[in-house]
Amino acid sequence: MKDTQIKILVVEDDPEQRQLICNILKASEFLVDDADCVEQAILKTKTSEFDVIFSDWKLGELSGIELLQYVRKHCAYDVGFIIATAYGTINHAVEALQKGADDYLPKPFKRQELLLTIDKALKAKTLRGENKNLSDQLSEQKQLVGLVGKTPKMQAVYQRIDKVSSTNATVLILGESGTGKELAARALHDSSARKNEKFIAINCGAIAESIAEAELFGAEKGAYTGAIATKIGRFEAANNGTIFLDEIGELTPSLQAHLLRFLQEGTITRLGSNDELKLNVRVIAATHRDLDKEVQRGNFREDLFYRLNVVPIFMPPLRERQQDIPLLADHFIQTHAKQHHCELPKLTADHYRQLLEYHWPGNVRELSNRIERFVLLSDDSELTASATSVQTGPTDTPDFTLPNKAFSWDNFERYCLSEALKMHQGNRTKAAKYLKMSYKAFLYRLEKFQITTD
Ligand SMILES: Nc1ncnc2c1ncn2[C@@H]1O[C@H](COP(=O)(O)OP(=O)(O)OP(=O)(O)O)[C@@H](O)[C@H]1O
Repeated sequence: MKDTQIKILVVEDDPEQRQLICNILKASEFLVDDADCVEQAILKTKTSEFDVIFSDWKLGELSGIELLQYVRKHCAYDVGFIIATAYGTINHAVEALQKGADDYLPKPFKRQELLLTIDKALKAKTLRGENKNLSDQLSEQKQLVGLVGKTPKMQAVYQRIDKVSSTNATVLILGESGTGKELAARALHDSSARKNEKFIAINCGAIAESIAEAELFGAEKGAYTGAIATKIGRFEAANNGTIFLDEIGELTPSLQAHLLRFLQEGTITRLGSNDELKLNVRVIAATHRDLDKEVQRGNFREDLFYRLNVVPIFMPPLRERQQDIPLLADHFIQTHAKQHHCELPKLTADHYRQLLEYHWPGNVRELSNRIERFVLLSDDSELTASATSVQTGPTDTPDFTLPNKAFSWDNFERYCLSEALKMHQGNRTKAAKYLKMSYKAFLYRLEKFQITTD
C-alpha cells in the first residue's frame, strides 16, 4: 500500500472499458471509484474528495467537458483532470486543455500511458497548490505594510503600489480625507529599494508661508533674519529616500515653481545660495482635492500637475468598499485594545450590521476613531447609535461654512466643547446633550483636551 493513497474517479459509460481502467489503477495501488455518467460523477465529487478525475469525452447526452467545467467552477477542492478523447479528435483535446484539463489521452491507450498521464495530472495539481500558497503568502505580506482591505478596489491599489515600488516614478495619491493616502505612501516607500532610507512626510497646508521655502529647500546662514546657522531643508534631509507631500493642492505658486524645478532637474537651491544641489529623492504627493479642477481654476500649475501625475493611485472611499468594513473594524479593535491595554470588546452581529449601514464620510480615519472610543468607553453609542444619528440627515448639521484657509480640527473641537459648556453654565450633562453626544463621550473629550469646568 502507498503511504497516503491517491484517490481517482473514473468516469466512463462503457462498463467494460470502465472495469478495465479501474483494474489497471487498482493494480497500481490507487484508491478507485467510478461513475457511468456526468450526473453521478458530480454527486460523487460532492461526497468524496478525489485527487484526479479521469473522464471519457463522450458520456451519453453530455460530455466530459461539462464535467470538467462543473468541477473547475464549483468543486470545493482542487482536482487533477484528464479527458480521454477518441483517436483523431485533436480539436477535443485542445478544447479540454483550454477549459482547464491537466492532460488528455487519445484512445486506445496502453497501461503505461494511462499511468503516465495520471502522474502528470497529480504533478499539475501539486504545482497549483504551491502557487496558491505562494500568492496567499504574498497577499498576507501586502497586509503587513499596514493597509487592511481585500476588496477588488484595494487589490487594485496593492497592484499599483507593487508595480511602481521598483521604479523611481513620481506618484500622485488621490482620494478623500481619511482614505489612507499617507499609509499608502508609506507602504510604497516600504516596498521600494529606498525602504531603509528616510521617509519624510510634510503637510503642505500646515507650514506657514513665511518659512515654507526654507523648511522645504533649506537656507544658508543669514539668508533671513533669525537664520543663525545653515538650515537643511526637508528635501535634502530625505536624500536617497522618499518625500511625501500631503495636501499638495495647498502649495503656494512660488513653492510650486521650486517643486517643478526639482522634478525636472533633480536639483534644489537653498535660500540665500546660488549653488545647485543635486538630490536623489522620490516624490509622492497626495491630495483630497480635484487637482484637475484646481488647474482649470488657475490655482495649480498645469505643468506641475502633469509632472506629478505620472502614476496616479486612487484610494477608494470606505463606502465604496463596504466588504472591508468588518475586516477593518476587527483590525482596529485589536490595535486600539493593545494600544490602551484594554480588554478586547466583542462586536456583535448587530454592531457589524450598523457599521455596514453607515456611509462613513470620514472614511477609515472615522472608523478607527469610533472604534477607539468604543474600546475606551465600552459604550455602544460611540460605535453605532451616534454613527446612525449622524446619518439622520443634513438638517441636523449646523449652518456654517468652512473657512478657505486650513484650520486645526483639534482647536475647533476644543472650541466647540468649551462654547457648549459656557452656553450651559458649565453643566456637562446639558452640554453633552446639546452636542448630541453621550455623557461618557463628552467626558472623554473634555479629558482629551484637558478642559476643566471649574
Ligand atoms: N486600509 C487601511 N488599513 C488600515 N488602516 C488604515 C487604512 N486606511 C487608513 N487607515 C488609517 O486611517 C487613518 C487615516 O489614514 P491616512 O492618514 O493615511 O489618510 P489620508 O487619506 O492621508 O487622510 P488626509 O487626507 O486627511 O491626510 C490612519 O490612522 C490610518 O492608519
